[in-house]
Amino acid sequence: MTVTVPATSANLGPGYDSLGLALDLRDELTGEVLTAAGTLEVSVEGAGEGRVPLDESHLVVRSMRAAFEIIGKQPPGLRLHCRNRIPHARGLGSSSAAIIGGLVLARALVAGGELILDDDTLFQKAAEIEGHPDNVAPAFHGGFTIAGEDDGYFSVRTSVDPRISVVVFVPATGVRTKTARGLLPETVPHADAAADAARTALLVAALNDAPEHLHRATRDFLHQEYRRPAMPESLALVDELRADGVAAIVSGAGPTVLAFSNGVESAETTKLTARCPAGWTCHPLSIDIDGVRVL
Ligand SMILES: Nc1ncnc2c1ncn2[C@@H]1O[C@H](COP(=O)(O)OP(=O)(O)OP(=O)(O)O)[C@@H](O)[C@H]1O
Ligand SMILES: N[C@@H](CCO)C(=O)O
Repeated sequence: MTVTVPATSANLGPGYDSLGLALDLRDELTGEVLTAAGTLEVSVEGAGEGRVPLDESHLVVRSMRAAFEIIGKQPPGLRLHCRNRIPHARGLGSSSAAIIGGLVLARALVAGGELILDDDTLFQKAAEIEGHPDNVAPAFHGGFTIAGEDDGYFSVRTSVDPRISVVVFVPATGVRTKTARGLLPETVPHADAAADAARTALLVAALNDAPEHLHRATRDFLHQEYRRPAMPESLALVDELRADGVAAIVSGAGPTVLAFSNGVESAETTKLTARCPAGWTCHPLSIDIDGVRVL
């Protein structure tokens, strides 16, 4: 079985640990059940090649094992091949893609697997493995999602204006999400929380059907500034783009910078890509509306 799963951008500025957007850049995972008991063959091409482990600790394998455990059937042996296009530790949801991809792949490999591991159970397990739901929600559903934690995790997919696309500026080196989360304070001033709530609410409207509000709506008060020491060049690019009226943010936990645009082939997108800093890579991307797909 083969599944493909999209990159995602979380937070989108003020929507810390809640808002997420699926992007048209996909990892492809192919899994096969082997009859030889105890066999595990993992191969990786593209992002993470030569760096991620090729044993039971590989994130896709761990996620597949979690799914098999819920379903109650571990296969005798397993072969996994990953074709990775989502860069790792850049704020583009590589870990969520690995988790959602692994859970869905395992479910597809077991006849009737979706009867036991239904969509909600799968989403809960994915958010539990990741630790927060904002990337796994769009990786699973596609499009623009609002997620959070209550009695378990919840997620709602809402519409995204078809005029909207993005440009991502990806630095050569990454920052681990764990490191970026470690820079956040325990508490924030009430005034910042209130300002952030207003922008988050506006951002939902802006992404739904009012992109003219995106610049104001993407101003964050909860995390980007605290993370500046770990990614000064990214914050400098955000500042520079915003000063020129571009709705730019740090993607997820960074250090990728995401700028909203109006179509992958538009003049605005061409102008934005010309601003890619030396040594970084830049991708104009459409919004993915499919989420994870079993081929
Ligand atoms: N496809 C994959 N296969 C195996 N391991 C992966 C894969 N994707 C991510 N990982 C593991 O997760 C780590 C990156 O996760 P991390 O949460 O730090 O960043 P991210 O998911 O790319 O960014 P963000 O969560 O900010 O969007 C990698 O260094 C690797 O250990
Ligand atoms: N909301 C998360 C996204 C990265 O996984 C963060 O900013 O830490």
